[in-house]
Amino acid sequence: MRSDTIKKGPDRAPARAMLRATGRDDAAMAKPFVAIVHPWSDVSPCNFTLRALAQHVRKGVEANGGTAFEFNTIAVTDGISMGTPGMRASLISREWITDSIELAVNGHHLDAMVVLCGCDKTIPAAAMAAARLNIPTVVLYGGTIDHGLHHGKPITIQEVFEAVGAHAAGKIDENELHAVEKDACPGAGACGGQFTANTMAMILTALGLSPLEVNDLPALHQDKNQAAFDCGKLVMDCYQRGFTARQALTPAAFRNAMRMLAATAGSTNGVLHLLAIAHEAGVTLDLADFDPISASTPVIADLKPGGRYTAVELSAAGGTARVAKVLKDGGLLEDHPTVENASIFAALDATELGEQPEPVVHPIASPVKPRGGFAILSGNLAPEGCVVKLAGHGRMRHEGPARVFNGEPAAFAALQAGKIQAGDVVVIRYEGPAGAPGMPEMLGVTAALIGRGLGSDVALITDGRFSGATHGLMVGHISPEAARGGPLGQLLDGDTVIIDVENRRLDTTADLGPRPTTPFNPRAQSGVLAKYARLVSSASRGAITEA
Ligand SMILES: CC(C)(O)[C@@H](O)C(=O)O
Repeated sequence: MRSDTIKKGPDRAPARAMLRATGRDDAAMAKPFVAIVHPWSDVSPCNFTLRALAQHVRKGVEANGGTAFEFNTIAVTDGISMGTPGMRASLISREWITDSIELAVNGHHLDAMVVLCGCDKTIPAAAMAAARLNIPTVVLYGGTIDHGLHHGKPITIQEVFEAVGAHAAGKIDENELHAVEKDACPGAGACGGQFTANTMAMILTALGLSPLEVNDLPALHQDKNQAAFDCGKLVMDCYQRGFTARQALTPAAFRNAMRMLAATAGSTNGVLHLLAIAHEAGVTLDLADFDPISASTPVIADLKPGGRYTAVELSAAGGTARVAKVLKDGGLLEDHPTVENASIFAALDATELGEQPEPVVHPIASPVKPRGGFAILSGNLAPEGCVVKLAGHGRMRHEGPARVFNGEPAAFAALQAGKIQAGDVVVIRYEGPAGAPGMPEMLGVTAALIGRGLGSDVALITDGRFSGATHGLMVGHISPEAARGGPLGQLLDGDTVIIDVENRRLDTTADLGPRPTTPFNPRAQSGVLAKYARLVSSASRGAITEA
């Protein structure tokens, strides 16, 4: 056992003395030590249930021969930080959560772990830690929030962000904005569309780090506690089999995860996070690898932000298993081992799915959209590539004058003041991993564009990133970023920008060659943001941090 390093032999008496003080006796110390890690926080509805859920995992571990040790890590809640300087902390937290898990698990030589996760960055961090530590690991997602009901219609946090734009444009009054705010989030759970958390939870299952079906259970579902117990049991089974995280994290698993991302028109953050997880797992994955997969995968799930349904309806319709089965039957999925089964195909075959109450998942033959929910572009504005979101619209080309903003707040203020016109290309730069720093999501701006009614006429390009709730013709992750000398820094107001999805190009007709870059002063001089700005890589590499 790894944990023998801290607990076996005469020299380890001091460590054992300390463990006894926490209630572990000789019998407990003879068993494998299993970490139960969770980012519980009552700032965040996404993580609100995790501490209680962890107790069920603990029971599952202890009933199956393990000694459980619980510790917590942090979370930054995007939906709360959005549009403020606090949003810079979000992506950064992914690295720090991963590192904190590594430090606590390795610091105590623990043998296996169950990681619970909820809000966006806690999910890739769980997978990154699993890949980095390569010990037997099961990851359990706390689950989606239920949708709210507003005037009898299901709504999510997406509609609140869009209502802000509608309110600024005078389309709704303050009372209506307040009513949307009150109706949108009825209880605990992570944001309810195929936004980042639900996208990443599905990716965990596709990667084989979570068993089928558990992540789809909404946060307040009656079966969630049993699922948590079962995950505790499962990690002991993985431990007995010697099944470690990297045995699940094969190249085929990553290809499946990219398919599921494309097939559900999920969050473009999935691209960033898969690159980072692959890096930790030692699997070669490049930004360019995503494009052919998305191009050859139809969107088969009719989910918000582009579609009609939320994760609650998807769960009732069979969830990830149904999406995976349709892809498998269409020859678009590959077999690989998972935490629960030597073959994900066998696990899918063993899963009974009834009729869908609502037509959330379509057959391959009549998809929601013939191609996947994103594409990878490059061009003279993005020599190292970028990601365009294709959820919920059919726009494949836009040509228009640049409206350049050195940061998100200036763009948001111009939009709310009615200064963005149909046809414009909103350019938001110096919001990349190093520039912002922390590559914030731009949901405030993208949702306000939709709410204002400009969603079909304006395009947006940025070296920042998008929320899972963003839809419309939005291009993010532009690499290299402006703060690291990327050509976005040379654009001027009025330059023509061309987004050409068919040809996978993002260009300007302006002659950038002789032009200087607009001067940029690093925003963070000290603390964690400054440290991160020095260490972080390009978005085209998943914004991983390197020593
Ligand atoms: C919806 C939020 C808050 O923007 C985020 O959770 C995401 O999906 O990226």
